[in-house]
Amino acid sequence: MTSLNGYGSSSSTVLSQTNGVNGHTKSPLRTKILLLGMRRAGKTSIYEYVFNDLPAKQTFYLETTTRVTKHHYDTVIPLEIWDCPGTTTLETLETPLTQFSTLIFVIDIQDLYQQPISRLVDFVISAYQDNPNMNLEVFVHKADALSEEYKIENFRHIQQRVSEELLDISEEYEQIPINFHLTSIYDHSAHEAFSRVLHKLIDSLPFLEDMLNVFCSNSQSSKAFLFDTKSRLYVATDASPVDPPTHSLCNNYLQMLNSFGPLYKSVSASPLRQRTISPPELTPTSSGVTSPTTPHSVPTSASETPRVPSSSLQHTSPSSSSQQGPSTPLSPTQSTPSVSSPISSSSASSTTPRRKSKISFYPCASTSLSPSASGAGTTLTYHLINPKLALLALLPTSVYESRRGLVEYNVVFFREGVQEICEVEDEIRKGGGG
Ligand SMILES: Nc1nc2c(ncn2[C@@H]2O[C@H](COP(=O)(O)OP(=O)(O)OP(=O)(O)O)[C@@H](O)[C@H]2O)c(=O)[nH]1
Repeated sequence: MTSLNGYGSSSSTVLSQTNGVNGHTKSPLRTKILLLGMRRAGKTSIYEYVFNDLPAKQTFYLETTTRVTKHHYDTVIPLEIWDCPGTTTLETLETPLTQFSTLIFVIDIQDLYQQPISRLVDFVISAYQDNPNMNLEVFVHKADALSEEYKIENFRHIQQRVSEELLDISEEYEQIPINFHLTSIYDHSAHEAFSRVLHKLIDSLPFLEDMLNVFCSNSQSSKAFLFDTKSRLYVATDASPVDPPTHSLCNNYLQMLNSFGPLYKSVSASPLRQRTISPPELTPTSSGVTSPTTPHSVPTSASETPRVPSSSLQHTSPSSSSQQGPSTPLSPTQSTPSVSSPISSSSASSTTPRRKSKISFYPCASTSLSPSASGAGTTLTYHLINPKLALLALLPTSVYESRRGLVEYNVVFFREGVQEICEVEDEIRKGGGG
């Protein structure tokens, strides 16, 4: 696995920390994001839709924001998102821009642009002077409200106007890097844009991406995303380009699993299992449609592949010399007689030597996207990685059906790596490292 040496030491991210009430409990260092824009631009809608899964149509009933609202959200990194009233200016913000890692300015694509663009330019110049490392993002929002042609035209027009206004003030300002995103809460563009914003804030991103690349090449996966399960933002993906239909497909599948998860919670499950299980256990039926199964269902015939019980993965104490099993992920083309069938919980535990004793439950699911008798289609797989993150990957159905054990085996390594990164991230944020 990639070395974590030096990780966290070169952070350009601005962090804030507040001590607990009694001064003993340290809350984690939070990365602050400033959400700005004119009245009714859609700031609160974006926040509620992305982070609280508020249905797009219900944003119609949101009340006007009258004072700065600070929202905490914990994913790979802990975030603090400041939703500001539409009237907020540099003078009324009352907090220096140096406190923030990212500024997101929301512009309604249908709005008269003069006022929002002047406000944006004020913030951009001030951010550039006070905090040149700040990420400057513009969401040209409500893209759904215009036809394809007008949408692109207006999007370009806004970018051009911002650049001209900056140039009018000084040639130096024209070079300020600003990222523009076309967004809407009526498709997955808001999720995609916010994911891209998040990537710039995660110091461990290169490590996560490396692990996804290794997973893809060893499992013959054409695309893999590491999603934050609740917000459905992808915190990392492999090196292949993200195409919006694939992203939407994964996003919809995750949403479906999230909404069905609570229905399948077992009353008899142990408290530990209840805490970590969220989505249902699903396996593809012969028709290619997913259906729930019991977590530890036993195959009824030799030809039926059992569900891989990574769910009962047990992390064992470190460095026992008696531990068995290969120490690196494997590619489906490698000859691996010891893992050619799906690995059992006991063999999974023997491949996880680094962690302290800890039992967790990791549901997985899959669905066949284009069922075909010859197994030539694609399968979308889901594996919970930790209580907050899930791996979604596209695999050739033939690989998934014939080498499922090997895929699961690689997931175990991927999970180990991600959990280790998250632990390091936690330690740094809580003041134990960096
Ligand atoms: N068509 C469309 N409407 C949207 C979209 N996002 C938000 N809206 C609507 O825009 C209106 C204003 O949204 P808010 O989220 O309250 O806007 P705000 O920027 O927080 O407004 P203030 O609190 O006044 O600053 C609501 O009626 C939303 O339903 C979108 O992507 N497309």
